[in-house]
Amino acid sequence: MSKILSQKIKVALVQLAGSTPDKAYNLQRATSLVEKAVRDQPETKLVVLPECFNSPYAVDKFRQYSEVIGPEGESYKALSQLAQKLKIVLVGGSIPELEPKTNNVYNTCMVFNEQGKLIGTHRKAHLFDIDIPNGITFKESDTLTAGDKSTVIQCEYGKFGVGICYDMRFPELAMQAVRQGAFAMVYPGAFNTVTGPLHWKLLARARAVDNQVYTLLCSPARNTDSNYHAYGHSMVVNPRGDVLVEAGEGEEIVYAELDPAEIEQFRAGVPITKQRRFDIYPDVNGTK
Ligand SMILES: NC(=O)CC(=O)C(=O)O
Repeated sequence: MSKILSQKIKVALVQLAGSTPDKAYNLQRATSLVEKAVRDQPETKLVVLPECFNSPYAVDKFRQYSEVIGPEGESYKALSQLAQKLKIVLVGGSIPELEPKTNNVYNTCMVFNEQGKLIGTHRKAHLFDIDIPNGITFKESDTLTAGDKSTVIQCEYGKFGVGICYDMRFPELAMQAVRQGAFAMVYPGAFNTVTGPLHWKLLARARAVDNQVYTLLCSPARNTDSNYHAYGHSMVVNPRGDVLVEAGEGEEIVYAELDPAEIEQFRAGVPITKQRRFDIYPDVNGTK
């Protein structure tokens, strides 16, 4: 049986102090921290950046900062070159994407491989439209369009699913990626100081445990000068639900090792992946 993760891999989450109004600064900062991540731990194979790392996380700013995705795009170029130079898989957080045919703006993650090739994109599928009295109101759908597909990326080490932030609240997205053979769910995200303490870790552990995979959540660092205060606490959770590493609130790089044996052993001991009863929950579209 082939392994869903071909070897142990070291991953790095770059909890960046980007997302400022200065896009050039954000890109330059992202570049230097991704370089630092690999310089400090040269065996790192996969690096993750946060949601909206090169623009403010603000509904009225997404269009202004948006880019067409393609080799001419500023962020595309920077991330592609970085992945190629450092020989890493780079999950490029997310950027506001302008789709020129429709003029729609999406919140989109680009993923590059070790050759600098774009190997997949994910458009945030569940937009962050919430209203918590005395807490936080945010309505991405005022200016963003939701993506219309789930995303599984094939890289050198196997497959992983990608969701963006609010997407992690939807177990179905993770579940179907894992049923396609994903070894991890990777979520660039930007929870805030209201919802972060409530649900960030809970959801990271829940998605890991209900699918017996790794979850990787990468947040921006908290910046109290901005209108949106990101929670921070980037983390990696293993298939048993243990938090392997957790950042604080400031700018930080955290690392973890993903081990195929952890997935296999835990799945062998608690074999829920083979025990599902799609016959009694027919509204779930089971493939196994
Ligand atoms: N920012 C998001 O998309 C999601 C979030 O903050 C939350 O779900 O809480």
